[in-house]
Amino acid sequence: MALDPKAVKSDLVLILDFGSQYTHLITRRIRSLSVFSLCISGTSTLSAIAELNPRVVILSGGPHSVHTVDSPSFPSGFPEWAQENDVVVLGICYGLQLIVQRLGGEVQVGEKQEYGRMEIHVDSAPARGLFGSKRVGDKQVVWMSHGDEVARLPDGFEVVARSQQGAVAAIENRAKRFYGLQYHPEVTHSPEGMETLRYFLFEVCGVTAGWNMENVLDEEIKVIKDTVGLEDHVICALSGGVDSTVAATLVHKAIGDRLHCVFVDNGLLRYKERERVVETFERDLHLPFQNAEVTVNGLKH
Ligand SMILES: Nc1ncnc2c1ncn2[C@@H]1O[C@H](COP(=O)(O)OP(=O)(O)OP(=O)(O)O)[C@@H](O)[C@H]1O
Repeated sequence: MALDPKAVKSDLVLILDFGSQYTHLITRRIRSLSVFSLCISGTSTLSAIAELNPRVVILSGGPHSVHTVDSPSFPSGFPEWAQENDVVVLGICYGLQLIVQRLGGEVQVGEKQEYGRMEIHVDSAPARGLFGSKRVGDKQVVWMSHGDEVARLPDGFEVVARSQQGAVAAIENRAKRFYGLQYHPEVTHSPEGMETLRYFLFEVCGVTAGWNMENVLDEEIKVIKDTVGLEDHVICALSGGVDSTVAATLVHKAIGDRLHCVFVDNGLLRYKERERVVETFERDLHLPFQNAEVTVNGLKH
C-alpha cells in the first residue's frame, strides 16, 4: 500500500530505483530525518515523476553498468525538467554514473574496482556543496560497491572527493544543482553518510522537515476511504504476518465492518497456527474474520 504524496504536507524527496539492494534504505534514512520520501521505478516516465512534484530526486544505485545494452536510465528530458523546475538531483553509485554518462561525460570499467570499506578525502569543499561542512583534505571512511568509474566529467562538473586509490568519489555541478556520490551514504558502513545526507537535504537543497510517522495513519486512512468509497466492501487475505496484519488494521480503521478478512488453511501451516491467528484477530484486534480451506488435487487439507 503506497502513501499518496498528495496527502502529505511536506517536501518530497523522490527516489528513482535502479535496483540497488539499498534503495529502500535511502527512503528510510530520509524519512528518519522527518522528510517525506518515496521510491518509484527508475524507468518511470517524465510525466509520472513531474506529477509527484518532488523537491529533490535521488537516482539510486543498481547492479547495472551504463555500458550494457538496455541498462535502465531516467527518461529523456529529465535533466532539463529538473533544471527548469529547480529540482535538485543526487546520483548515488550507478545514479552518479548515469548522470555522468547521460550529460556528456565518460564512464569506464575501473582499473581498481572498489568494493567495501574505502577512505575518501575531500578535494574541494565549496560553501554549501556536498561537503560544505568539511575542509579540503578531510578524510572519511565510506562503503564502496562499484566496478565502473568516472573517466571524464561532463561540462560544468567538478570532483569534490576522491578515494584513497584516486577514483572519483563525489562530483557536483552547483549551477545546475546536480550532485553525485560514488559511495553509499545510506549504509552504516559509511559512518558519516547520514550527516552528509542531512547536510545535503537541509543546507544544499533547503528541504523542510515536517513529516513524521504519526502522520502516516491519518494519511493512509484518508487514501483508503477515498479509494474504497462509501459503500464498497474489501476482502483481505490475512496470513497473520506483519504485512497483511498492518494492511488489515489500517483498512479496518478506515471502513470498519466492510472489511472481510480471510485466513486460508492451506494444509501447510505450523502447529496450531490457525487457532493462534484466529484468536489474535478476533480477541486482540477485533477484526471480522473468516476461515477458508483449500483443497489440492481433490484432497481436503
Ligand atoms: N494462510 C494465508 N491465509 C490468507 N492469506 C495469506 C496466507 N498466506 C499468505 N497470504 C497472503 O499472501 C500475502 C503474501 O504472503 P507471504 O507469505 O509472501 O508473506 P508476506 O508478504 O511477508 O506478508 P505477511 O507479513 O502478511 O505474511 C500475505 O500478505 C497475505 O495477504
